[in-house]
Amino acid sequence: GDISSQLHGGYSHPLARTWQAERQLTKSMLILPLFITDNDDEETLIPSLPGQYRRGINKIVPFLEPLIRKGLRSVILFGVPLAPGVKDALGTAADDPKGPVMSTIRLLRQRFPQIFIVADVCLCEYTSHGHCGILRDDGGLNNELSVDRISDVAIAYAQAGCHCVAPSDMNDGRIRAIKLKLIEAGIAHKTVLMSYAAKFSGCLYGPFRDAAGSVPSFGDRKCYQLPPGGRGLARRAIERDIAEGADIIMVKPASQYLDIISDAKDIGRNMPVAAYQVSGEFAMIHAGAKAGVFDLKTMAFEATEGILRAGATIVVSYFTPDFLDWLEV
Ligand SMILES: NCC[C@H](CC(=O)O)[C@@H](CN)CCC(=O)O
Ligand SMILES: [Zn+2]
Repeated sequence: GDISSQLHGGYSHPLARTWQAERQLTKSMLILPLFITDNDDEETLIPSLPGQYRRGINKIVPFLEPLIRKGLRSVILFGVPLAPGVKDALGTAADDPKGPVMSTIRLLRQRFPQIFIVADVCLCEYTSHGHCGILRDDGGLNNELSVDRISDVAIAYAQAGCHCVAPSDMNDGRIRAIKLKLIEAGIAHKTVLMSYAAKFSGCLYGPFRDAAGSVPSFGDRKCYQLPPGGRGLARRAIERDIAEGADIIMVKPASQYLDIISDAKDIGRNMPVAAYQVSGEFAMIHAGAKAGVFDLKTMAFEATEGILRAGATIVVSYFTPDFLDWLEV
């Protein structure tokens, strides 16, 4: 055919194929989720999340030390209070200074000063009803009370020393409230505000909810997480959160929402876009590999390559410990 039809030459060598990718996965792009419980010496495997554990604070340092030597740069903390009677309607335990998240923030700052600490901010792990906020009498979220409480929790985590707060609640206006309170507290200049801006309701969070004990006691999250078909709604939520002061936009889940990641990069072209490869995505890849559908490592890379191709340069992934072994840099 004529010369313009010839593409094969351009990717005829492994390096030339690597060059076709705009972004390469590196260790510094990865954030490892950690589940921290209030039983200090616990280290319990989470059956639905292969290779992932719920750990007490005394098990965190020995677990992280080798990963940091391999190049781990960042963790995102999820508190899992198991002590009886801790959970209440307001999620009071969320910002308990002696609670698992704030204790771990202080420990990591002291023990591993080079690690970038992200604190997930939500109430679902601390509320008796398991929803991501404070409820109205009719069972829906009271947006005003939820935003006020969640922004208070974010400030408490930032003042405990986390480098980044990441509200995963999906209440309207929480980004603006957190930014204003960070400014009032005089710590806005040293706290990254990462918004779970486009977070969709769906079936991919099951293993996480097992791990975190954060299953809603009634109903679901369909009135505050986005409907899976809502591409325009996601664009509006991303635009809103950027306007309210988000420094990083996150899309979640990832592989089933690559168009949303692409939209986020299009709208937030001047800022980093993160994607959360959620528990269901991780468990699905493991299940597929176990069923012999594909090789685990190959699929982990292919899934993550798609997330990067769509525009993400930060990936929250349970594969992080594996990638630290699989990647050179
Ligand atoms: N704050 C909500 C937590 C939410 C799951 C849920 O909707 O219950 C995610 C954590 N930010 C789940 C993450 C995952 O499934 O890996
Ligand atoms: Zn929540």
